[in-house]
Amino acid sequence: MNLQDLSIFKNQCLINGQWSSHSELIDVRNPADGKILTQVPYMDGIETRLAINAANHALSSWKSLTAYKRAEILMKWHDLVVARANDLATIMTLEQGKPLNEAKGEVLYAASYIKWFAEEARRAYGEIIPSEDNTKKIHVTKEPIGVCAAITPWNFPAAMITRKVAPALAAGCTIVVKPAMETPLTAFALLGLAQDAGVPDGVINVLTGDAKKIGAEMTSNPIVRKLSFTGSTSVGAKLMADCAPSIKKLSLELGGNAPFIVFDDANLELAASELIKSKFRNAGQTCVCANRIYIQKGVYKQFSEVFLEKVKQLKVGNGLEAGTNIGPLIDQKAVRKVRQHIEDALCKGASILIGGEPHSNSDNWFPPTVLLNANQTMQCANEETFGPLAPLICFDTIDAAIQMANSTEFGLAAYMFSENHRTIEKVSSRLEVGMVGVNTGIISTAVAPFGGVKSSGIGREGARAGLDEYLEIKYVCYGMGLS
Ligand SMILES: NC(=O)c1ccc[n+]([C@@H]2O[C@H](COP(=O)([O-])OP(=O)(O)OC[C@H]3O[C@@H](n4cnc5c(N)ncnc54)[C@H](O)[C@@H]3O)[C@@H](O)[C@H]2O)c1
Ligand SMILES: O=C[C@H](O)CS(=O)(=O)O
Repeated sequence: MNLQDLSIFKNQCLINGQWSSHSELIDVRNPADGKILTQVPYMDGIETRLAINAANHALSSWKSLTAYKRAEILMKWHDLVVARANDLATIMTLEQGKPLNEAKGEVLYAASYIKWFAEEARRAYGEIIPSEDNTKKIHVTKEPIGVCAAITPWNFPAAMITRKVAPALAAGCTIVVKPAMETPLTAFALLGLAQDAGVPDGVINVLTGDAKKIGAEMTSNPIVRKLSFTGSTSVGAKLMADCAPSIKKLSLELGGNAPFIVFDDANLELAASELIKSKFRNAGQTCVCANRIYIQKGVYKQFSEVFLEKVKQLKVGNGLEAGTNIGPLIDQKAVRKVRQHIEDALCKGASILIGGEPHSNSDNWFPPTVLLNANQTMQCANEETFGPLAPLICFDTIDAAIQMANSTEFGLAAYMFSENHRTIEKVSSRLEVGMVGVNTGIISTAVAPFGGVKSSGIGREGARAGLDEYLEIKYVCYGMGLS
């Protein structure tokens, strides 16, 4: 592995400050060539319980630090992540496949969550409320919820971790993290830097292994008071049910299926450029990427032509190679899903404008593909494709566009392009989603509340809201004796 400092590379789990292996190991492969990068521990419920106990043991002293001290340690972590961004990006591209410039961007995005919550740590304000009875004083404070658990996906292996760990630590909580088996090395490297920054033993624990057994311990152990999950809706629903008996606080960042709506009065050059960014970031393996593209009939042909010229410029290749825009998908299962959505669409009347055929039948690349004459009956309009597929669907009226956009179970992100402020106001207010991009295809930032509605999840990450996810409100009523 071509790293500037090999010490950042770790392939062991972190429990109570100790990096440890296991009798069972599992391969970590490079999706670009299938080669084994290393092996990591395949742990289960037993080690998960040890990690939860370590987090519980570390809780009292961590939450007793002042918010300023916690913030100071978080900022040291932030500075180390930024200083090692190139090595972290290399590790991420090797295990996840995204182009190096995207990986570097994600590392800096991940670091921005650490900085944001280092600052927010000092603003966990309570309040004193005027009492209706002068024998009472009403004080409200915010306290850390306690031991937390986090389960994260492979598509953004750095940002999805700091979006949970940073607010948890800022609030005074401790945490046990289970990253995806496809991308554990980014997690180990990132959280190893937290240890270097002075995060005490047991405050952060990270383990890899049997997802079901690790998840079963996290959801059933009463010491865990909060679960934060990012991943598919189906897994999120199961974890939610498994947390019910112990009444845990939940954050669920789940699946998406973003509509991308281009109206007749849109700036077509802008809309096409923003669609390239939204659709093909991480080869389309992004929860907020444009999944279905609705174009008003007056500009359908013209927009398709403008968009096609931009798609032709995209370079498919190894993420480590300069100039690569689209790396490999994570695995063959992902490739099969894209092919399935294309075949289904062709059977239902769509045609291929560009792409359509996988790079080969053995590797994980898939070329950027655009479909003409797509419609609402197709799988690609109702399911998350999670690949470089852009189905172009024609619509007539504003109301028709809103109805189609709201027609799926998902409600994470949506995008609309119009130069008419009445259209913008009407459509953005009626879209059933947690986040709307108006005349932009990139909306993700640590300062804004990230999250969705319906089957896309519960709660928000980032912004002020992100800290509240790790805090509990305590109301203290002071009796002042007889009036
Ligand atoms: N809303 C968001 O912010 C957001 C961000 C990124 C990804 N996602 C979603 O995640 C999905 C893609 O990621 P994925 O394929 O890794 O999702 P996934 O649900 O298959 O896996 C996510 C995590 O859950 C773990 N997991 C799987 N089954 C489990 C179980 N039974 N018990 C405990 N843990 C279990 C996995 O090991 C992984 O760590 C997409 O649907 C995407 O939209 C959402
Ligand atoms: O997959 C969706 C993640 O949330 C990535 S990002 O926050 O949109 O960059």
